[in-house]
This record gives sequence, structure tokens and C-alpha cells, in this order.
Amino acid sequence: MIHEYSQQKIAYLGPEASFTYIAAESLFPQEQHIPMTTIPECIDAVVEGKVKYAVVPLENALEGIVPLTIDYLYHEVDLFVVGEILEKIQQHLMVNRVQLANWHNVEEIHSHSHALAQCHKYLSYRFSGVPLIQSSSTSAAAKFVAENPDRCIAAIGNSSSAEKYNLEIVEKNIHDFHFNHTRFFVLSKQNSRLPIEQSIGEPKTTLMLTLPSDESGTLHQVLSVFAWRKLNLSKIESRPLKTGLGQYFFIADVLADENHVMMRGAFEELKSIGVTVKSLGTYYTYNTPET
Ligand SMILES: O=C(O)C(=O)C[C@]1(C(=O)O)C=C[C@@H](O)C=C1
Repeated sequence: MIHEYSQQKIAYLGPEASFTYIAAESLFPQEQHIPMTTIPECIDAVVEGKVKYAVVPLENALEGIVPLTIDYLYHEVDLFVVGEILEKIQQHLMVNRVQLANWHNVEEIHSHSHALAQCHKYLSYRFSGVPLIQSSSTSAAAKFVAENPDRCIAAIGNSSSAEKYNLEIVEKNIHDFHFNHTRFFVLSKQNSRLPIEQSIGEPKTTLMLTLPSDESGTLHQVLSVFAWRKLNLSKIESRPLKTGLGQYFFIADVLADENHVMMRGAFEELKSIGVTVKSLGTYYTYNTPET
């Protein structure tokens, strides 16, 4: 019997050659990559069943969390994380080849807000006063520069964008700190794990914790639930609940499987102290080739 391979659809923050595209392409080289304009559009595509998975940025080593991703997962949808991709981020300054001779005098610099922030020191030293224009992604910025050859403008992004949109890199590695990596989530409707080998490290579980309001010592209690069970938290961070000042939920990454007996016990104990626990599932980490 002949089995026909049918490609799965993977939504990503486009257009092609964004950092998110590189992450999606590295983990799903055989699948069909569907570009979206915003992170919520990527996430909604999974909810609506238009794609199997979405790849979205979650956290950058220099700039921290991507609030839109985590807030949308908490407030708007019920999805699971089935994998995590780590990617090395190198930012370059690029211009249209038509403007190559004028690049020192660029009138605007376009990029994603995270990318602009990762190059803050460089930009204020070399291009003080030049307007920084936010785009929906680094590759969208590169595409914009390619489509406007008569304007003396630059984009910040990766070398794939320069290649894809036929731009010239005029300054390489302009990010302010050498160790620049971004974490991406692979999201799915099913609480499962990706059937892909070559993962690195231990299984990780991401939890969203909502504490009972205004009770002293609750966060301390929450931390001790994990501490005495020797459950290692690799991250804990708060985000506003959007119900008023001083009200937060917490995102915690635990280096353990959610089905482990210690984790089950932790969930029970958290419930008993009034904490609402939403698990986004247990998943493994994958590296992009150059990470
Ligand atoms: O703009 C892109 O290329 C993206 O994939 C988005 C994004 C982000 O949201 O942080 C991803 C990685 C980099 O940190 C910069 C931008």
C-alpha cells in the first residue's frame, strides 16, 4: 500500500525569513509554513483548526518575555505547549542596494520592537535622533525596505532576511550583548509531545498560577510547595491580571513532567491553598542548527 504523505500546516510570525520562520523551519522542515501578520493570528489559527501547530516567540535573553504571547495564552485561548525551540539571535543592519552609498545617512530604521531594543546601545551611539519605526517582524521591516528603493531607510534583522529580500548588510552583529537567544513555543490543541527526536535537556512544564487575592505569604507558600518536593523552577515571572493595579498571575517553568507523582502532589497542595493552576503541558526543548 502506498501512503501519501500529507504536509501539516505550521503558522508562524511572517513574512518568510523572520526569526520565527527560522525556528519553525528548523523543527518542521517538511511541513507547510503559513505566514501570519501577528502573534494572536498565529495562535487563533491553531484554535480554529486552520493549522496543526503555531510557532510563536516567548522570551528573549536580552529583552525578557514577549507579553503578547503569554497574555494571549492566559486570557484568550486554551492551548498547550508541545515543544520549545531555542534560537541564537544575531541582528544586522541592512539597506536597499540602491541606497548603499548613503547608508550612513539613513532617515529611518525599521524593525520589530524587540529587535530595536536589542540594539539600543548601538542605535543611540551610531544613529542618535534617527526615527526608529516598529514593524510587525524583522522580516516585514526587510521587505518594506526592499519595496521602497527610493527611500534612504534601513532594517534590522537576520541574514536570511537580507538574502530573501535582496538587501545589503552594512553592519553585522549590532545587538548590544553577545548572548542573545530567543525561546519559541510550539502550540497545539492537544496536550501531547512532539514526535521529534534530538531534543535537549529535561522535560519542562509551564504553569500559569492565579493566587487568591490579598492574602499575605501566599507566594511564599507557592514556592515552598515546589521547594520541599525538590521540583526545580527554571523561571517564575508575574504578569498583570488586567483587573486592577497590583493584581497579577504567575508563569512558572518547572523542570519536571506534569504526570510525575511529585507534580501531581504539588497541584493538589496548590489547590488546597486556593491557587488556580493551569498547566500548558510538558514539553522538550529543541535547538535551531546554529544555536
Ligand atoms: O521579528 C521577528 O523576526 C520575530 O520572529 C519576532 C522576534 C520577537 O518577537 O522577539 C523574535 C526573535 C527576536 O528576538 C526578534 C523578534
